[in-house]
Order: sequence, then C-alpha cells, then structure tokens
Amino acid sequence: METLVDAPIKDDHESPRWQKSTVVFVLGGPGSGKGTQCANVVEHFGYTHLSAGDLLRAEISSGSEFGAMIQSMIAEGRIVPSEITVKLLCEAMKESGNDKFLIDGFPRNQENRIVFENVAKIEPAFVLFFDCPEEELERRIMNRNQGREDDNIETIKKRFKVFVESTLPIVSYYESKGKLRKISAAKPSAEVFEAVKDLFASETGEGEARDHLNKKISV
Ligand SMILES: Nc1ncnc2c1ncn2[C@@H]1O[C@H](COP(=O)(O)OP(=O)(O)O)[C@@H](O)[C@H]1O
Ligand SMILES: Nc1ccn([C@@H]2O[C@H](COP(=O)(O)OP(=O)(O)O)[C@@H](O)[C@H]2O)c(=O)n1
Ligand SMILES: [Mg+2]
Repeated sequence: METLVDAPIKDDHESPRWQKSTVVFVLGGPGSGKGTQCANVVEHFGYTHLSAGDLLRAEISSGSEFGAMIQSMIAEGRIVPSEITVKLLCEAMKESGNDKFLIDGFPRNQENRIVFENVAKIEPAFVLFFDCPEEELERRIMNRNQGREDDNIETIKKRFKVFVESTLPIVSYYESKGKLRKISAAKPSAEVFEAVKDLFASETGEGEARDHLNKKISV
C-alpha cells in the first residue's frame, strides 16, 4: 500500500509544477546558431534545452502515426501543425523534472504561439533572437553536415521564406511586448556566447551562472 512517504508529491495549487516553469523562447533564422548557443546556456545556467525540430525528428524516428506527415513537411520546410509540436514540447517539459527551459525554434508562427499559450498556459520570461544575414545562414547550413534532409539549397530557400513570412511577425510581436532580446549572431560562436552570457546573467540574476558551476563542482 502507498504510504505518505512514497506517495507522489501533490501540488497544492491548480497548475502542475511544469506549468510554473521559466521558459525562454529562442528564435533566429535556420543556421543562426540556436542549437549551438542553447548548448552553451545549458552548460552555464542549468536550463533544459528543448529543440522543437529535434523533437519532431525524434517523433519521425519513433515510428509515430504522424511520422510520414511530419517528415514530408520538414522536407518542404513547412511548419508542422501546432498541436503536434506543442504536445511534444509539453511532454518533454513534464518528463524533464527541471523548471527552466530553453525552447529552441519555437514559436515559428502565430498558431504555434497561440496553441502553446492555450495548452501550456506559460508566457516566456523573454525571447532571445539571433540576428544574422541570409548569406551567412546559407553558408552555415551548407556546411552543417548533420545529414539533414532539409539542409539542401532548394529547401533552405523555402525555409528562409517561411522564416520571413511566418516567424519574423512573431519576433515583432514579442518586441512590441518588450520581451525581445536581440543578439547579433554573425560573429564567431564564442563572441556570440559572450553576449548571450551577459544577457542571461542580467536577466536571471548575476550569481546564477557561478552558483550553477559551484553546484556542479561540489557533486
Ligand atoms: N557563430 C557561428 N559562426 C559560425 N558558424 C556557426 C556559428 N554558430 C553556429 N555555427 C555553425 O553553423 C551551423 C548551424 O548552427 P546551429 O546551432 O545548428 O543553428 P540553428 O539551430 O539555428 O539552425 C552548425 O554547423 C554550427 O556549428
Ligand atoms: N516549431 C517548429 C520547429 C520546427 N519545425 C519543422 O522542423 C524543421 C527544422 O527545424 P529546426 O529548428 O530543427 O531547424 P533549424 O532552424 O535549427 O535549422 C523546420 O523547417 C520545420 O519544418 C516545425 O514545423 N515547427
Ligand atoms: Mg537547430
């Protein structure tokens, strides 16, 4: 029989623990360095990195009933229906046990944003935007070498168009709400991270990076 000791911790409030998390959305054109910089933030600030694109690719590999549809949409550079992506993100948040998340490559359009708001009921603390000229994005993607089906010149052009038409309006939306933090991403990766690090230190409290590192050293 379940005793009080091993019973799951009950939440006194209405929303479960994961819905009280801190969320930072990470946006930028394809190839702007979202994944690269998120890995650095995880290391220094203890966030959990959730890439919407990685979750969708994992869903294809898992043999999901939606796999074929997701695969064909990614191959065309189109945005997968938000119900699927939001479900994958919320499940990953629940499973992680962490309470701070970098959500990379999301929201990519207004539908993504609205469905997330309605389902997760979480507003981002702020939105990081990596700004980079298209020629540089194209160069980086063509050199990425991760074997991605959508990293070819024809699909890249389609992804740029989707970025301008669907994602830039989201960037403007968060700018109008005072939530946008824009960082120039055209510099070498280490220099971009200096700006990212300063931003996270000032947004989340000066000592947080140091505290996280101390915790890692002491265990
Ligand atoms: N600041 C940078 N300068 C040059 N190359 C970079 C930089 N940041 C990332 N890259 C490289 O560019 C490619 C795209 O980076 P990635 O982090 O996958 O971007 P995104 O997730 O935004 O598509 C990768 O091969 C990565 O190693
Ligand atoms: N919110 C999202 C994120 C990605 N995707 C799909 O996944 C593809 C790859 O996204 P990604 O974030 O991994 O790509 P990069 O910007 O990292 O190059 C996109 O072009 C979309 O087809 C989506 O439909 N919805
Ligand atoms: Mg990425």
